[in-house]
Amino acid sequence: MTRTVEEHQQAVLGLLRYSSAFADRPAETLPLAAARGRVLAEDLMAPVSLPPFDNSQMDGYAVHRDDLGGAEPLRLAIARPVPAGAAPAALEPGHAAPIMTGAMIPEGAAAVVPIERAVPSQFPTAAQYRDGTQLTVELPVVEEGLFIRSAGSDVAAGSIALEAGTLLGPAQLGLLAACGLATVPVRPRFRVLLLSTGDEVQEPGSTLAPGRIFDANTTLLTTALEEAGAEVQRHSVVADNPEELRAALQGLDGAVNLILSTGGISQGAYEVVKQALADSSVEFLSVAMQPGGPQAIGTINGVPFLGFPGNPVSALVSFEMFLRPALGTVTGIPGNRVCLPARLTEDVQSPENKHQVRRGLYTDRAGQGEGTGDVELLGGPGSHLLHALAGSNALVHLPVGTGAVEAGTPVAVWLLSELRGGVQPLHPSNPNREALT
Ligand SMILES: Nc1nc2c(c(=O)[nH]1)N[C@H]1C(S)=C(S)[C@@H](COP(=O)(O)OP(=O)(O)OC[C@H]3O[C@@H](n4cnc5c(N)ncnc54)[C@H](O)[C@@H]3O)O[C@H]1N2
Ligand code: MOO
Repeated sequence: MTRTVEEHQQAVLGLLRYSSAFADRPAETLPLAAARGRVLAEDLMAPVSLPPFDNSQMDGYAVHRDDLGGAEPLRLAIARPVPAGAAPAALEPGHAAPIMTGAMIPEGAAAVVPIERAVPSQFPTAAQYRDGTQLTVELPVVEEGLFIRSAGSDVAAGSIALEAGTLLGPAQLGLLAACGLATVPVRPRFRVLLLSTGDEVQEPGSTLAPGRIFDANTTLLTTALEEAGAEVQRHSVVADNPEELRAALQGLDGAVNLILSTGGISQGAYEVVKQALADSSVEFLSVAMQPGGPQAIGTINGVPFLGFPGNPVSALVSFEMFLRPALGTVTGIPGNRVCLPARLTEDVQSPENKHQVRRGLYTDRAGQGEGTGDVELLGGPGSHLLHALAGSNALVHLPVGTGAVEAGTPVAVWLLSELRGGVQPLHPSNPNREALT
């Protein structure tokens, strides 16, 4: 049986959506700092307003409402200063209170004049206050409300601070902390049991025996899954022994939301996954994609199961094409890569009947006045070329029907990382350019 990429994407999404006990698992409550990258389980109301009280946006003088309508300049008696954190006394008309950024606006005050606009433009010293003489200050007349951050102007108490389903990053967690919350209810992590298979596959850190290779897939997929927000239970490498694999899959119902294996699913004489699951509902099929053609999909005792091919590049491409987007839909953690057009730097030949996914280095030319970036292919199409994958920052899509493509042709690329090293050039039309330079 052969499927298109799109058909298998739908099948994987359907598998995670409908066969998984994930949606039924209860929310967890975590301390805020432990909740980065998690998804909010319920709407959260702001228990306090932000700001909680009217406060000053500037270091300056708080001026009484009755003094704002007069003629310039105002000559006002200096009242006791109001530091941030204090509960100030009411301000009398004819007085100006030195007030610091973030300090509570005294009752009666209706505007803040920044210290730079006052004469003198420095606050009185402690010694001047001790002197006992009445100090005065000259201020311009300003409009009511100037430099006052009113209570609730960011968020009002009782309104929704964050909606269920929000991905929690630094800004969202900072907001909850500002609201006085110490913990947050989050959706559970999607749990994956990961098994690499093959007699030849050996744990890294040991001495390599003849004919054997180190296990790349467990580390590659553990980190890919964790990056996508899943929780991974790593199994030790399973030998090409169907009994051993069946034993590893016993009694898992409910404990994991997905079983994911690599290797043992194609046409060889020792295909352990295929043999162990021969009498199950798991299907072994071919997707019109390269790499990642051989795929397995089904359930084992009601638990969703995916079998990826053993070649490491095939395993990662399978993850990116099928599992990452489906996980994103099911968990609410965005799973789609940024997709951009990019010009190929060389001629390429792709099998017309397959969606080829090459690996490459994308260079953004936008900062140099060009609209489209370039992509240089790294390594060939071979699915063992892990070193070339490790040097790549993009997957390059050559869909079914592509065939020969000339250098300079735009193709779709998925960025594997949105973070770039070095200094981000400012786009010439960036309105912040002036402010930043
Ligand atoms: N006669 C055919 N042979 C093959 C076909 C085919 O259609 N007909 N398909 C090829 C393709 S395409 C792929 S992809 C592989 C998939 O094979 P399996 O999923 O059965 O995987 P294995 O044979 O177990 O391993 C393939 C390859 O990957 C290496 N490997 C396996 N596990 C790991 C690991 N954990 N870390 C690093 N490398 C691993 C393994 O040693 C093999 O070299 O089948 C082709 N053959
Ligand atoms: O489909 Mo395999 O993944 O080409 O090497």
